[in-house]
Amino acid sequence: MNERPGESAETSCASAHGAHSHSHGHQHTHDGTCCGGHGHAKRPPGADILISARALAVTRSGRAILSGVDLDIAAGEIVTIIGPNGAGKTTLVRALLGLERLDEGEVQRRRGLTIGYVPQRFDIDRTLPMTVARFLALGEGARASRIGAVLEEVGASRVANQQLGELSGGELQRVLLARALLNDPDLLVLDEPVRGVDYVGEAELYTLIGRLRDARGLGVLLISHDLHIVMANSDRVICLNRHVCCSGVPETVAQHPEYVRLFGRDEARAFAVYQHRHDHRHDLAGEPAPVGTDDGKDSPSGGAA
Ligand SMILES: Nc1ncnc2c1ncn2[C@@H]1O[C@H](COP(=O)(O)OP(=O)(O)OP(=O)(O)O)[C@@H](O)[C@H]1O
Repeated sequence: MNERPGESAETSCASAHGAHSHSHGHQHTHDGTCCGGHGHAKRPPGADILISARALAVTRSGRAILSGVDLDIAAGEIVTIIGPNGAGKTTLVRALLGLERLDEGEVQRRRGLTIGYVPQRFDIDRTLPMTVARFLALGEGARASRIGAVLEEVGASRVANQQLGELSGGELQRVLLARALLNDPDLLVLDEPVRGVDYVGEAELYTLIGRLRDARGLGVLLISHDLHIVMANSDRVICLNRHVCCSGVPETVAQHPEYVRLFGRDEARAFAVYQHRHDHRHDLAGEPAPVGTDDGKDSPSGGAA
């Protein structure tokens, strides 16, 4: 379990933002890190692995949605999966949770593992009269005293008696997080937890996730479709575009040209970015293709992350 084949990375890296390539002048080590002075990702021997995937493949309607995906998440670490829309992030998480049929590969969970899952979409009927406390009481393990405690833990005590349909995006996310914590999970899985949350709310939410990890020793798996502030809050990042393109420790580089192009200079200043080296690119359909065989749009010196 100490080997992480998909993350061993000689390494095939691809941008989370699609068809471009670059070189960042450092090598990837065998433990899946990007080296060159920006940190380490190697876990101590005997790390408490919560969940492992090996060679996962999911095919739907004759199309490979995931192939050859390997992944481990240990207790106490925050792992973020990034990738463009349609990269298979949600499918991978659902596969890890046992909600998606595998065409190949296997998922191993630590014995007795409890997972708290906050799905990407949680459509509530805003006209449905239901308070937050009542909503949380519908869950397993939801004694009234626990409901108060988890709401406190996520900083949402004051909305306990508010109608679910009246909550802001950020408040709803905290309530969903509280619901996921009710069962005392070992692993917290959050699919795009900041969707619909503004920048300040987003930063607060990630700070909160970090605090929960510290206090509870949780493993956390996050999904993001961009290289946002989440990067600065992750121990390890996995770039997914139907396969694991690259993984390692996030590097804090606020002014990467491609990042600035994508998110604007002001935002880029505040955010961290992860750089890596490609030996392939992705075509417009997201399929991997060797660098240098296209129409020249994807030059290896592109400087994108
Ligand atoms: N049951 C299915 N049948 C056919 N195609 C599917 C099925 N489920 C997912 N897909 C396709 O698989 C691809 C990956 O979907 P997925 O939702 O996992 O991507 P994602 O990385 O989470 O995307 P986003 O960032 O947009 O949420 C998409 O192109 C989607 O249309």
